[in-house]
Amino acid sequence: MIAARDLAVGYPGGPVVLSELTFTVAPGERVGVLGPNGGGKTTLMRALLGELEPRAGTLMVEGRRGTVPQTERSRLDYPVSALDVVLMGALARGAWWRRPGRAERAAAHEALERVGLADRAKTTFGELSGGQRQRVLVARALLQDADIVLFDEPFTGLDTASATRLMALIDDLATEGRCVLVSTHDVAQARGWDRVLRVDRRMLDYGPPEPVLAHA
Ligand SMILES: Nc1ncnc2c1ncn2[C@@H]1O[C@H](COP(=O)(O)OP(=O)(O)OP(=O)(O)O)[C@@H](O)[C@H]1O
Repeated sequence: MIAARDLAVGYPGGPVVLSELTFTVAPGERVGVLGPNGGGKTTLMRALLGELEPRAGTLMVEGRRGTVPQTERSRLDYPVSALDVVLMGALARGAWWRRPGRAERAAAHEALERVGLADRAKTTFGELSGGQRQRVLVARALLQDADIVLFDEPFTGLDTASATRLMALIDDLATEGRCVLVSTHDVAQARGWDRVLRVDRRMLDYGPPEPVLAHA
């Protein structure tokens, strides 16, 4: 679903910030993107979303992409409900000017139920806890029917119960054949995925967790 070869990326007008990326991701794989602060994890996510053009090499991404960004950054101060945020997932599929129909609203409620937030549909997004906001954004990706789901440091600030719940959701997404990329700077966190992509301004390693983390 994803194939990068000798890929280098940077921001418009700036230098290359991440390079030497050569990796492939197959359907159903859970990939941990491991790197220090400033290592280029978010930059890689943005390249996969098509927001940044390759500076060198090639990147092929097949399928619909959905993103679960860092929740502080996506915090919304205007009164929009959890259901509204989930319904934004329908925009990716339909015409943006069309109001969501009954089927889409039903699907959005179903997605909220799947992430365990059926009773929070009307709650203002900004009033939810960090963990709940994460799950609303997972519901949004479900409504998008994303084939590739990108999580940017989703476990930051989550308590054990919320982290376990999110982990189970990520496993479900992979079991359904979606590929999931999860960025983290925590080595222990990376141990649980199928593959680990280690970056620090360039790709350092890619493969099953054991050998990659041994090198790290
Ligand atoms: N919008 C931007 N414009 C220009 N440079 C940027 C931009 N965003 C990030 N960078 C630069 O790209 C490099 C990698 O940053 P990136 O945010 O991808 O790292 P990260 O691994 O996600 O870090 P963190 O763990 O702190 O979130 C940094 O040197 C940063 O200054």
